[in-house]
Amino acid sequence: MTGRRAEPGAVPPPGATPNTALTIAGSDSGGGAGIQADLKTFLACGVHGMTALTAVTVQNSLGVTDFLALPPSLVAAQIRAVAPDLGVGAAKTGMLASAEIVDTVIEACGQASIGAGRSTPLVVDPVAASMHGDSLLALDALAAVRDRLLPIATLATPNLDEVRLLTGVEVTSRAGLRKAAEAMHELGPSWVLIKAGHLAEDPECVDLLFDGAESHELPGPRMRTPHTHGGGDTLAAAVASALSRGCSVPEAVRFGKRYIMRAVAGAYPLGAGTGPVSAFWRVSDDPV
Ligand SMILES: Nc1ncnc2c1ncn2[C@@H]1O[C@H](COP(=O)(O)OP(=O)(O)OP(=O)(O)O)[C@@H](O)[C@H]1O
Ligand SMILES: Cc1ncc(COP(=O)(O)O)c(N)n1
Repeated sequence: MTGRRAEPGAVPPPGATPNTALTIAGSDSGGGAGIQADLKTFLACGVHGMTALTAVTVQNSLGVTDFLALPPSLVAAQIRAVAPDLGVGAAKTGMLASAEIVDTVIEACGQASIGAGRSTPLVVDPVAASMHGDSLLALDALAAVRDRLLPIATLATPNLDEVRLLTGVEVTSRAGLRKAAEAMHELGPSWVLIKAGHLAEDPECVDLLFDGAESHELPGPRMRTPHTHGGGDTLAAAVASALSRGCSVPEAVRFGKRYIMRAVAGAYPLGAGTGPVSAFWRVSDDPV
């Protein structure tokens, strides 16, 4: 980890080397999710973002119509290129596409000392499908994520669909979040953040952080917007940004929750379908 700043989110002074974060994820041609969301979030959080691209998706506000997974060796090479040279303060995974990519990423993370109990914390967002239901992960890759990737995660950030796919636990109300967190924690991550965005009937959006013993609620209002594309990526990237600056997991998750609430509050319509959460709220309106 490179240095520590008390205020996660502060812009680094001109010329100062910022903290760094790496996203290992797919590209969203529509710019709302995937590495595009992650890079916007890293910038907005004052962190230098780096990417290991796993797949190219053909995607817009209506969904994903196609994708091409990159060769696993190329994914690993990207991680190996940036880790020793630029330094990785924190890493996050998103769309990993195939079991081969999952296993190669695990190996490359080990070599780069990325993962729970190692020098660089790892946030695993176990992305299985887009918000429109399009698959972003091969069926056999789900087992690789569950059995081999989650055990090296510092923090796992599943949504409720991913909880069901990975553990079989069905959550239909806020009361079920703790059981989901316990089932997810049994899969091996040090911390679990269960995202409650899909509990549409709940007037609030209360995510749950769990370390295997204690759970902490992350409260927030549920905003009346359909435009939440990229919300999960944005939250995980904001958490990774705070981790890269030396925050503890609870501090980083609280920062991430504050960040995503502002991003959802500013979400905007774009295209005929679902618009993205916003990174603009962090952009200065000083004229160039
Ligand atoms: N309408 C909303 N109002 C406020 N916060 C929301 C809303 N929808 C989602 N969130 C928050 O956004 C974050 C992402 O939650 P969600 O459960 O939607 O994850 P996700 O399904 O992985 O996201 P996505 O698929 O949209 O990228 C969580 O912190 C959640 O509480
Ligand atoms: C490349 C990529 N990564 C992740 C998502 C998930 O985001 P969402 O659930 O908002 O569709 C996505 N659609 N595309």
